[in-house]
Amino acid sequence: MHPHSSVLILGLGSWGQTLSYLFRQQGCAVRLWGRSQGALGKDLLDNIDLLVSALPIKAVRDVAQRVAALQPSPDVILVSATKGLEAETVSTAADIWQTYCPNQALVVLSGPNLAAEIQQGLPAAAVVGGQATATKQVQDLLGSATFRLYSNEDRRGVEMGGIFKNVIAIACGVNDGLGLGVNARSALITRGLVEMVRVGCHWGGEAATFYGLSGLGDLLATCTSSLSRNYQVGWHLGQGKSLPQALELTHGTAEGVNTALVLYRYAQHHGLEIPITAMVAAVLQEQLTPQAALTHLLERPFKPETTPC
Ligand SMILES: NC(=O)C1=CN([C@@H]2O[C@H](COP(=O)(O)OP(=O)(O)OC[C@H]3O[C@@H](n4cnc5c(N)ncnc54)[C@H](OP(=O)(O)O)[C@@H]3O)[C@@H](O)[C@H]2O)C=CC1
Ligand SMILES: O=C(CO)COP(=O)(O)O
Repeated sequence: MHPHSSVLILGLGSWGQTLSYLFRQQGCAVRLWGRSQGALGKDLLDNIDLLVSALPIKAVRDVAQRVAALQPSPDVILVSATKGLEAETVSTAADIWQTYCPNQALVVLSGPNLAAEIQQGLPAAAVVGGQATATKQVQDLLGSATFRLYSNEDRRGVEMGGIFKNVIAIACGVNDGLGLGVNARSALITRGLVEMVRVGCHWGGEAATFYGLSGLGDLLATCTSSLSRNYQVGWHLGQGKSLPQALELTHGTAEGVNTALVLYRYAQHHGLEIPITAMVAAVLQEQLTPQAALTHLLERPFKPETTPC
């Protein structure tokens, strides 16, 4: 228990609420801020140990600027739990926080963490990515027998795993919405992991990280569970819905929708082959039907099974 530790959580969505539940279980004093509460006041930052961002990527830059203006103590550790890419700048959430709050120790939290299961008290594991002293402090504060936390110094890889898996979750949702079965879905997960490693290493992550909780672990959770919003979007597309209809039917943030387009453009620019992501991007832009995209993937030339990096 940590009765003297204080945590400020930014974002009142399903992940912010769930992290609040986990920190409170650990005995931390938790303050929550969401945009519905108005301006972020300086008093919210007083005497906190951790500042946890559970915002969707589209909100991070604006909030990070506001936090920076309030000049948090350099002792406060920043924890970014966002799994998305900013479309305009191709930045991750950690990139953005680093820009505005360069004096804070910064870690990312990622892994197979479907909020609804955690809120039921079911066990889960995750990884804290960042420099060793800060990750250890977060492990000690948030880790428990039901929320097992690993550390990993490869912050970039941990963050990229959580970002990339959302795109493959959409592909698997499409697969299941079309009724194509478990074999095809397993192939998408496995080949999706290859794409993640290829792009993630190019982005500065380490290959081994993608075989851990934030890469393979989160792929397995979100590519196989209808609790995942990204999977749900894909499933509705596979069922013949348009993207606006699929988004309307899905409650909450599905970061993979923008991420797929950003990653596709990034890979094209750098000459990286990511065919599943390319097909997800084509379906999201209504350039191909889900069925045509699947057919396109299956008709690619045969090739050796290689592992990048
Ligand atoms: N849910 C999950 O299982 C997990 C989610 N994540 C990641 O956490 C992040 C947040 O996801 P999640 O909580 O599920 O999302 P939700 O859709 O549940 O909630 C999003 C929250 O962000 C707020 N918000 C939206 N735009 C802004 C803005 N411009 N400024 C301030 N706040 C804003 C919304 O406020 P309002 O209510 O006013 O619209 C809402 O409270 C995502 O990157 C997601 O990938 C990571 C792990 C697990
Ligand atoms: O990241 C998540 C679980 O680890 C949540 O997935 P969705 O955003 O697809 O719901």
